[in-house]
Amino acid sequence: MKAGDGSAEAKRRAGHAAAEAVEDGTIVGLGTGSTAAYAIEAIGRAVENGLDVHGVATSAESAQLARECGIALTTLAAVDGVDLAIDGADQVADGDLIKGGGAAHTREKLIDAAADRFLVVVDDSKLTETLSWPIPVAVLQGAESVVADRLRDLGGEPTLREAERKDGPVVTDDGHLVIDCDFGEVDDPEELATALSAIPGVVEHGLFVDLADEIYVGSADGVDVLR
Ligand SMILES: O=C(CO)[C@H](O)[C@H](O)COP(=O)(O)O
Repeated sequence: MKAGDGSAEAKRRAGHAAAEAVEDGTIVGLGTGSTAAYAIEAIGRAVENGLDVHGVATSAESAQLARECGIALTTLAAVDGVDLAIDGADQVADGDLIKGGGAAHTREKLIDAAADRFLVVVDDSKLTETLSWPIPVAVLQGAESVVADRLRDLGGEPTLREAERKDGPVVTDDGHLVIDCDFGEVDDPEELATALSAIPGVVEHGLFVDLADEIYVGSADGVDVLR
């Protein structure tokens, strides 16, 4: 499940601009998705030119790309903290995000929230007035039907995410299932985030409320940084 239809050039601009914020000797959270991939590739080129960083990957996909780009990897458990994280988003409204189009939002939230500075990289198709994209909810295997009932109680329309090129549901890097839950327009993201987190069986949801420090928005004209 993927949001938006932004141009590759807009994504590239946002990713490359954010990568310039990476400083020597730092620990960098490496996001997941096509826009974050541009940032990872740019960091990799800087590493080739002598930049010394260690990456903490938010997914198997970003770990693989980081290795291909020559970025040394570490883990959250092995470091004192993360200096900077760069990650994509599926929708952005008033600084809040919906993430999880790549089913990586559990580790993404862990690492992005742990970072001293969290930079979001998106193309301008992701910006909206009010969050309304179906919210990805990672659930324990076996909990999907009871969690779906609780999501309906909250006014949502849950759909278990089906895999492509595999029979059955999507299974995340950490072995969880993903329910995409349509709540229509989310007027109070903080209230909904709290309610989702309180459901037994929910591992993590894709509402990222008040976590982003800067949002790099790529477009046909260049990059705007929203703070
Ligand atoms: O949250 C994510 C993965 O779980 C991605 O960051 C999000 O889906 C955006 O991806 P893309 O940059 O390819 O549009």
